[in-house]
Amino acid sequence: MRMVADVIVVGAGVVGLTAAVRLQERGARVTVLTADPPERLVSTVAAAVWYPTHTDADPRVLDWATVTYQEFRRQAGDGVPGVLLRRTRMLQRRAGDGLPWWAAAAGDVTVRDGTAPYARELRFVAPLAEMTTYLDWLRQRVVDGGGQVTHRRVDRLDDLFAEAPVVVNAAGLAAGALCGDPTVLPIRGQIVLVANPGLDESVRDEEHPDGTAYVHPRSRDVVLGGSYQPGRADLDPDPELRAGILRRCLALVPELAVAPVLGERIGLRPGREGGPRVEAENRPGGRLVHAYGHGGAGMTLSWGCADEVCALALAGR
Ligand SMILES: Cc1cc2nc3c(=O)[nH]c(=O)nc-3n(C[C@H](O)[C@H](O)[C@H](O)COP(=O)(O)OP(=O)(O)OC[C@H]3O[C@@H](n4cnc5c(N)ncnc54)[C@H](O)[C@@H]3O)c2cc1C
Repeated sequence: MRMVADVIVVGAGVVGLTAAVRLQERGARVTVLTADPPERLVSTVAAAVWYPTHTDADPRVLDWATVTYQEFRRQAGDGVPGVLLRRTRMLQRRAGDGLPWWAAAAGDVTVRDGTAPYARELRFVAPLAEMTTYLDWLRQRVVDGGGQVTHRRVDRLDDLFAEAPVVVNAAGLAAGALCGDPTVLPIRGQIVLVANPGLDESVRDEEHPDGTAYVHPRSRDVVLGGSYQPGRADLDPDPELRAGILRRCLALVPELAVAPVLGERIGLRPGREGGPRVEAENRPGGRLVHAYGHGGAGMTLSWGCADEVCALALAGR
């Protein structure tokens, strides 16, 4: 069969599409395959606020987070659809020594004294992506760059070497089964959407004893969260979780009391023991580049990982 692409990217979530865009910028002919329509992806469910949730203080993660932070700030300045910047107050119950490891990636982070029960608060600007709009924009970029985004389920990654010499495994939660990695696991998340009563500042309490609490105003609604449930894979709304999210978020931002509830969303984060896997593997038919296991930080690490995927995929070209 004639090779019609230089690279096939399996996955049209935020990880696959950002990689596809970077590959095209380097001159590669790219085809993206997706088993699911956009509305079914966890990338669409995501609150999609820059913050390296549940990631380790690993230099690679810091590097990916830094590159992504800078890219989203640039895109916000350029008016890319769906990209917003939010002043953020991160409330901390314990006054640590100095700034957390990820602060080096987040531009200007300042510390203020907190009011009980908070010991202090960190203030910084966080990019946020309204993912329905943003994923549309990414898909369009791939198409405008001469690529294709095709609805097709892949059973075996190695079969794709008949169509392209390089394959990127960006299949999210399904990536582990596709390449035999048993350490991939679902991490269930539930969020509540309410009308925006005029808020423009994000507030988060990652150390709340009843579960994380975050309030992220978008252009038309506000995302309230959250839940982080490793190993739980059902997509049924959990009324107890929803009540807890509303209770914690209203305590954080009392103005939300008048905001009508618009709905809720549930998604399965693609978790992985040891964190994201971004590495290349030489297979008998070609080069396989893995890019999966981003857990609760796929948006936060996306552009940094995309650069690395691109370098691995095109090495030696
Ligand atoms: C409630 C919630 C809130 C979140 N908030 C944030 C946040 O604030 N910040 C942040 O950074 N992250 C957040 N996340 C995490 C984020 O959603 C994920 O890390 C990210 O979306 C993972 O992207 P992905 O591209 O790897 O996976 P996905 O979006 O799942 O995309 C996987 C792609 O692979 C395709 N695929 C799978 N199997 C096959 C196959 N066999 N053949 C072909 N295609 C296949 C799918 O169809 C899809 O196109 C949140 C998640 C949840 C659930």
